[in-house]
Amino acid sequence: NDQTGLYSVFRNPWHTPLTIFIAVVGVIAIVALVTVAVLQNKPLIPKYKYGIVLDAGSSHTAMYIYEWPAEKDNNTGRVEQTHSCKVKGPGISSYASDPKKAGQSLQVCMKEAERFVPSERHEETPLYLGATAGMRLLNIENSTASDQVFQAVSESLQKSPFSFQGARILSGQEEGAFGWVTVNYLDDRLKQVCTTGALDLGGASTQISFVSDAFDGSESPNNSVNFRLYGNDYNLYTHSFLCYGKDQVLRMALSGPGSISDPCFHNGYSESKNYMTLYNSPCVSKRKPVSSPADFTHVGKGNFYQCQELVKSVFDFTQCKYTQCSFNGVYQPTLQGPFGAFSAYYFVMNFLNLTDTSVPLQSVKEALARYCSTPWETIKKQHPGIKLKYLAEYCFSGTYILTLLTEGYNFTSETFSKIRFIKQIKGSDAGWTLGYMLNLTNMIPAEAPDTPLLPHAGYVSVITVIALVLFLLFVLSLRPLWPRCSQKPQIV
Ligand SMILES: O=c1[nH]cnc2c1ncn2[C@@H]1O[C@H](COP(=O)(O)OP(=O)(O)O)[C@@H](O)[C@H]1O
Ligand SMILES: [Ca+2]
Repeated sequence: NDQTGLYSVFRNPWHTPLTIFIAVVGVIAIVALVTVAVLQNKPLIPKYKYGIVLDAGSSHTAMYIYEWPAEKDNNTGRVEQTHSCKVKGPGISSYASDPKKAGQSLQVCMKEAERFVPSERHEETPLYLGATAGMRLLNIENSTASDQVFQAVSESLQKSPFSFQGARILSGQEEGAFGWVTVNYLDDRLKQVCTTGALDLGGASTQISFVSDAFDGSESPNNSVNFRLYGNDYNLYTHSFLCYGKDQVLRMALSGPGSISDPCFHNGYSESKNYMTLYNSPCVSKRKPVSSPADFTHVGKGNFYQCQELVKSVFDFTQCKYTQCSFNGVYQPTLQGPFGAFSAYYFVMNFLNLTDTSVPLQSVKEALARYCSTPWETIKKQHPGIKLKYLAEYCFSGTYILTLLTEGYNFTSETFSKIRFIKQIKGSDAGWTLGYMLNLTNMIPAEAPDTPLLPHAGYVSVITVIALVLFLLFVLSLRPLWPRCSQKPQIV
C-alpha cells in the first residue's frame, strides 16, 4: 500500500512497463549520444600517412612530401602537399660525367624529409623518383650514362629510412596525364564531368592534356589515355613535345640563322657563349653548322615581333596527316574547357605580371613588346634581385609561351581567357608528382567510394531526434496528454 515510490509508478495507468522501456531506451540513447559527441570532439592526435615524390626535371630536382589522414586511408581522404624541398644544383641529367654526384645532390632534401615525416611512419612511407625530359634526352644521347645516373640515385635513396619504390623516367604521356590528374584532383573536379585541361612547360619538354568530347582516341591512339576515376570515365587527349621546353627551344632559336643579333634579348645585352654548350643536346645537334667557331657573342636587339618570327621558325606547321594538328604533324582535337598552366608557364608569366587572362590577348602581346624593347641596363636596374640567367630570358620565354599557345595550340583571344596561370591549388604545387603518387598508391578509386547515406553528422542528428522523441514520450507519459475532462486535478 505504499503510496509513493515504485508502487505509485505502477499505479498510474500511464506508468506501464512501456513507459519504463521508453525511458530506459531514451536515456541510453542520450548517454550514447553524449559519449559519441564527446569522443568525436575530443581532439584525437591526428594520425597521418605520408608519401614522397622527387621530381627530377631537366633544370632541377624538387622533393614533395604528401600527407593524408590515416583513418581515411581507404582513398576517401584528401591528400595534400605538406612540404617541398628544392634540391641545390642542376637536374640529375647534368651529372652524366659524374653520376655519384647526382645521388649526393639529393641528400640534403632527404635529410629534411626524415625530420619532417614522424619517425614511426618512416618505413611505411613510399618514396618515388620520377625523371622527365632531361633524362629522356640523356637516354637518347648516352643510355649508359643515363643508367649510371639512375644507379647512383637509387643507391642514394635506398639509404633513406623510407620505403624506396624506384627511380625511373616517366614517358611524356605519363607526365602529361598525371599533371592533369593532379590539377583535377586538387580542384575537386574528378567527381564532376567538366574537367580542367593541364598545360605544363618545362625546360626540355612541354605537355598539353585535356578532355575533348570530339576526341575518342581513334584518330591518334598514342595521344589517348583512359582513366576511370570515382566512377567517371575520362578519355584524355595528351601530348608531350620533347625539345619544346623553353630551354631547348632557346637553343634551337639561337642555333638558327642570324642568331648572333637576337631580337628575343634586350638591347645592350651581350654575352659570349660557347657553341659546344649550345649544341650538346639531341634537340639541336642536327642544326649544328659544319664549321662553327668555338665561341660567339650573343647580342640582343630587343624586338618582340621579330622574336615571334624567330620563335615561329622552330615550329613546323606544314605537315599534318590528321583532320587537325597543333604543330610538327601532331594531332590535336579542338581545345575544350578551362586550362591550368603551371611550372615555367607560371614562373615566366608571373614575373612579367601577365597572369591576368581577363586582359585581352592583344594587350598582353603589347605589354610584352614593351618589355622586350626595354634596354638591358634598365631591366637589370628594375629587377636587382632576379637571377641574371632567368632575367635575360624572360622576353624570349614570354614570347615563346604566347607563340606556343596561340600559333602552336591554336588558343584564340577567346579561349586564351580560359587559361589560369597557377603555381599551386589549395597549397599543393600543380605538376605531375601528386597524380603520379595517387596512381601508384591507388588512392583514386575507379568507383565512387560508397558515400554513406548520411554524413556522419547526419547519423548523430538522427540519433538525437530519436532520443529526444523517446525522452519526450517518457516525460509526457508521466502526465496524461489530455487531462480527462472528468478528472479533477489531483493534489499529490
Ligand atoms: O623562377 C624561375 N623563373 C624562371 N624560370 C624558372 C624558374 N624556376 C624554374 N624555372 C624554369 O622552369 C623550367 C622547369 O623545367 P623542368 O626542370 O621541370 O624541366 P622538364 O619538365 O622539361 O624536365 C626550367 O626551364 C627552369 O629554368
Ligand atoms: Ca617539369
